[in-house]
Amino acid sequence: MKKIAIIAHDGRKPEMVHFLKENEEVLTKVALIATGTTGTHVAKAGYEVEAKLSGPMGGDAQIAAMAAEKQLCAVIFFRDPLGKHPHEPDVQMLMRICDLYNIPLATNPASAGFMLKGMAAMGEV
Ligand SMILES: O=C(CO)COP(=O)(O)O
Repeated sequence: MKKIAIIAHDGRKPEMVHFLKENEEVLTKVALIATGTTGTHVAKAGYEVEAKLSGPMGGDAQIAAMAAEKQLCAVIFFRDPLGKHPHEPDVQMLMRICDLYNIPLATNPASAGFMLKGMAAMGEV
């Protein structure tokens, strides 16, 4: 089963939960990986999810490691552009790793929606 990572900063978690509901058809066909608190929300929304550490505690770094090892087919990361984050270097590192290995990365619901539709249309998920 293909693996997709999903992460949301606190200010974007409600949008992330809404996104999960809107994209159930595709997202139930993949294995979801999430950072800690995001994972709790994903599970509450009814999905099976492998939760890593919370973002500030190294969860973004764990997901970046999976991306570097080519274990992920996409990363959905709803970042809060208005928030300050103590682990900003980890956030930058995750996005850099996605660029380095050409892993699809969507940082807002609009682009994530297009990304999933594109992947489904191409038979990727
Ligand atoms: O901080 C995050 C991403 O940088 C998200 O972490 P949580 O899912 O643990 O809130």
